[in-house]
Amino acid sequence: MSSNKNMAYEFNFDGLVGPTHNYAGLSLGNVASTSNANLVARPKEAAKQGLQKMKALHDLGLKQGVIAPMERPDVATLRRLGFTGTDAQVIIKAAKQAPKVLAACSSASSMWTANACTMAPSSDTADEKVHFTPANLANKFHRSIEHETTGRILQAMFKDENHFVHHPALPMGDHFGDEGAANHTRFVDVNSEKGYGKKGLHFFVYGKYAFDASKPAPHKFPARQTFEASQAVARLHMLDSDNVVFAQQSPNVIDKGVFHNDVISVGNGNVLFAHQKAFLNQMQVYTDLERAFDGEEFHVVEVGANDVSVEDAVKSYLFNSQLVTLPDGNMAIIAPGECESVPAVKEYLDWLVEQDTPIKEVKIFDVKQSMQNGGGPACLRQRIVLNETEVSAMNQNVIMNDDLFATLNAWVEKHYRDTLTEDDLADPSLLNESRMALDELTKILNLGSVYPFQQV
Ligand SMILES: NCCC[C@H](NC(=O)CCC(=O)O)C(=O)O
Repeated sequence: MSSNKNMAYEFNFDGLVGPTHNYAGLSLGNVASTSNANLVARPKEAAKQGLQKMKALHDLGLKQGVIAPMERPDVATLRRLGFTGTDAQVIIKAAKQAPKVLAACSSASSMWTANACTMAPSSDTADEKVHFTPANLANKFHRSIEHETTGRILQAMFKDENHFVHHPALPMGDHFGDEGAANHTRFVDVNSEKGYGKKGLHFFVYGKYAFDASKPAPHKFPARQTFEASQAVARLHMLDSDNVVFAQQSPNVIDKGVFHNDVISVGNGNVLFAHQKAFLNQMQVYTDLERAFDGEEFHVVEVGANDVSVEDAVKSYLFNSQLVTLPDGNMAIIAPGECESVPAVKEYLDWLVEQDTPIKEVKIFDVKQSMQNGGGPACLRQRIVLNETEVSAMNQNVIMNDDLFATLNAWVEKHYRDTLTEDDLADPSLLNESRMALDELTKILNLGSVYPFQQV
């Protein structure tokens, strides 16, 4: 039944930062989030920093797309929590009675689209369709309210049922805590004829076992992803078990602030770039990957703890870089500006590009507004592999190009505030501003009515 499978590409779909971007200290275990609580946020600057990164990757010749943000404050959730009256009254009451709950319902956290879902390309699935499972993000209340709208947005982007399968998020609760692609990497021999369209190897990393208390787990901070959740996603996506490797993150590094695997390792093509302390049974993980990888050579570029400490990795977000294959076949690291200000990391990167590895270049981006909430370049993107037929079948308005970049910049300029504090969240006009912006955005991106306020 396989149609003539054509060339496939890896897209980076970045989250557009929403108009309510703020610092509310909502994520225990995420050091930047808790230590920058109450900082004055700059939503307009945040959204523009994100757009600059998208445009730059597009200019490098990479495929780039954009994912729309959520409607925030989330009035529907506030109503479920007992706040009543008009939408404005709901916000005013919540601000007075439960300001922290209002802040949680106002977070622009959907910008980190690495956590939006896990996807599997049609080359890897038994039914030869592209599969998506939105992440339930069960561990953090402010993120657990994202998945329904995320699912609607993904369906509005990838509608054609002949090619795209959309699963609901896994059941809520700690046992099936799922954080999406922040804990999932697909390796593939990009030098093969089919490029990203060759059958790939799915690497699922979890923080703990939910149904086996005898297994090691972190003590101080939560493990957000469970083994059972990763297994469920692999099942839903109909992956061949020969093409799947599961690995447990080191509980010690979770306790040092590594709340997702993409804070301590990143992979692309035939390369795993990882810190020496990333995994439990690290050597076994390398052996499993090397054995399961279908291709000429699998490279592990390991960063020693003596060169870069776990603390410096968390501070700089070295591993939250994007590792991309440029059109000339070389790989580049798309790193956050903070990598330049942590001396050990800067020194390491200067040294790395001189070595005989596939990684030849480092490109630095300023995403500081997102970084201050614990989101680096890799958190801001969801990787989606599509062949040419699937690219033609998807919503074309979400693909980045010079026109869309200009349109979205003007849209941000028109609708976003320069600054936002937690106190500003009590202002009901923020909701109206946000809805007006999103209503316009759904037209720009041709999404239809994906937001609750558009469905009444
Ligand atoms: N992949 C990066 C995710 C960062 C995100 N931060 C936040 O939600 C912080 C929001 C705040 O504290 O205002 C998180 O921890 O899930």
